[in-house]
Amino acid sequence: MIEATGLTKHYGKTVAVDDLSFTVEPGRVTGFLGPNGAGKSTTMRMVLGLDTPTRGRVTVNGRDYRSLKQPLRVVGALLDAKWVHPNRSAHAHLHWLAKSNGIPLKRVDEVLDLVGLTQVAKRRAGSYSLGMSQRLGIAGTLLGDPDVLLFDEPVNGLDPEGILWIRQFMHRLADEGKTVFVSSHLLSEMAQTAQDLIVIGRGRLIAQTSTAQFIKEATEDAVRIRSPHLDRLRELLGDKARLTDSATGDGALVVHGVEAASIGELAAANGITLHELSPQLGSLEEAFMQLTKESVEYHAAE
Ligand SMILES: Nc1ncnc2c1ncn2[C@@H]1O[C@H](COP(=O)(O)OP(=O)(O)OP(=O)(O)O)[C@@H](O)[C@H]1O
Repeated sequence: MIEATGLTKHYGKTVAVDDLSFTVEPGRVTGFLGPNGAGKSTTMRMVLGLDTPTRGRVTVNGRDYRSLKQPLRVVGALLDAKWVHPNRSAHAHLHWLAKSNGIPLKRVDEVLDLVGLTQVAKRRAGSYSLGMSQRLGIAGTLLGDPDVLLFDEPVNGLDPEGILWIRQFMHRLADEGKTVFVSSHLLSEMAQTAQDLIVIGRGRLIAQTSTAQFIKEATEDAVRIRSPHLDRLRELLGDKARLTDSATGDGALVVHGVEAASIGELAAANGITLHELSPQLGSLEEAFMQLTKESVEYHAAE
């Protein structure tokens, strides 16, 4: 578990983190979201004792990071996957990391296997793709089998396969009971990865909630329908709903104010064939932008 209380960081006149309090629970993937410059990296650095708070406190499993005797056994963190020496192999890198932290060397092969790098473990890390570098970085975080894992923008620049792999891997870690804290400025990605969200803007807490709740509050009920009997459906939905034609001009109907399940039941009860019945999350990104608008450091127009 990670607990921040009144966490604050000033760099000269810049307030990077401003009186931030939150809890990151074990057994879940928690997304740490905010626009560029919101203070995510600064917060993560304070969790890891790499930066000293101006005020407030953050603890990992109830302890200050700097007071941990064997930190790699408590917290694993991936802040920048490219910090590996390019001429070192994955195996040599992990070997060195394990040795300098008093971790049994047999653990190196175990973590290489966990992230699927066994076959290429002897190759120079400098020749790795970004996806492979991320896997190596993750292997490093797992060396001490820590309870708490921190990842700063782990999917940045990855292809869809790499993104999917990271997403599934994080879920696996959370299922094992670990605390998984992942920062991103991509809401749509986090909506698929994280069960809980901590949203910040200009260093301040905007929301701490489950992802499902965030989406529910952020999105208007809208359902896209396509059917060969659209006119009949329009009549049946009548005053219950607000109906608009799809802006994409594909003949779909967009229904506001009635849940997809109710529309499906209504259609079934009246023998109406549906070719599409899809709840729309399109406004999620918009809602996030709205929520964090005030707190975006540099607007595009500036
Ligand atoms: N070492 C530093 N010295 C001075 N200012 C800093 C330092 N580190 C961060 N800042 C400032 O603190 C604010 C928060 O930066 P931070 O990197 O924590 O944000 P972020 O949410 O991680 O952003 P991004 O998504 O762009 O990585 C920014 O205004 C940044 O310019």
